Amino acid sequence: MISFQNIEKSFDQQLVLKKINLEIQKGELMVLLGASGSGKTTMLRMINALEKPDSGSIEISNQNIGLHNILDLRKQIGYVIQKVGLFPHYSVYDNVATILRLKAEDEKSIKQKVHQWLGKIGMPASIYGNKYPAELSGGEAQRIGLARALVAKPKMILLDEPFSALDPISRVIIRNKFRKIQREEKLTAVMVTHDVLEAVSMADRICLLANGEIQQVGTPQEIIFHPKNDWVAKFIKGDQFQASLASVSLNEIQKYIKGQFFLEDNSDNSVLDFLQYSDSKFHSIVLDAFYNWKEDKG
Ligand SMILES: Nc1ncnc2c1ncn2[C@@H]1O[C@H](COP(=O)(O)OP(=O)(O)OP(=O)(O)O)[C@@H](O)[C@H]1O
Repeated sequence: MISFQNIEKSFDQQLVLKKINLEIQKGELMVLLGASGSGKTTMLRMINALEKPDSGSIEISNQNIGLHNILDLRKQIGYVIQKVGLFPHYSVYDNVATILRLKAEDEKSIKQKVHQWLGKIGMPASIYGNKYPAELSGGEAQRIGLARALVAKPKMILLDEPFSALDPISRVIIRNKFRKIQREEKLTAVMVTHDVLEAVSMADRICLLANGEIQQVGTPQEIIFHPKNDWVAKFIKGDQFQASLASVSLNEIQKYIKGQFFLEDNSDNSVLDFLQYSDSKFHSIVLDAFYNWKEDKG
């Protein structure tokens, strides 16, 4: 669906992407993961032609991006960034309707679609439709941003740290909502994050970048259990992962572990011991399972 072929890119003498080759399949959620400055956003922005490679080519649906009409291409691609960019003087309804109106759809079909998508993201039009962005929480605004990107039925969606400014609970709720919709719609999605936990709990596959080079591409399980090199192993186990762990509510993890594992002593302390004496590989499995469990519970 999306193919990076020998992509190189420099900004002012700085080589930011080095011979990048990556295939993103139709309907998969590929996460671009890496530390700050590793080139993730630059790669993402190449997909909707906001950045041009110096050499190499990008193909979308087997056609070189240069041969696509850029405006038509962008109409097929939803783009969600950390700062949602809702129009402040438009109501929630009008924000979500914007792209459909640009496509000159009739108001009856617009109404049906806007209501459908506000419902899907858990913000019914009857309650939220007439509100303005300033009246929404960060998490609600982010969900409206998603609905606005999805209502036009894009073939692909690009997400750049879309959930990172949210509190941990909203983040988990929105991640799960998005993942469910992305699977149902069989949407090809590319998401940038530096949060290992977010990557392992959401991705079909992860592309791990360091200094503009791909270190490994694989499923979360492959990356956790079969790191290709020391750098990958360190990144997965290291500070990045511990920082991600810290963002999850301990209470929620405790509840989950108590429900799933039969600990001899059912106190919070035994849960803490349990986590403390297990290694980070184990944490990730527990947390992965935790998110699935939370998603099943709705
Ligand atoms: N327009 C630009 N002009 C000059 N340098 C740039 C430009 N865009 C990106 N860079 C540089 O390219 C490198 C990679 O940037 P990029 O935004 O792709 O990294 P990233 O992995 O997404 O980082 P972060 O997680 O901090 O957003 C950085 O060193 C950045 O300073």
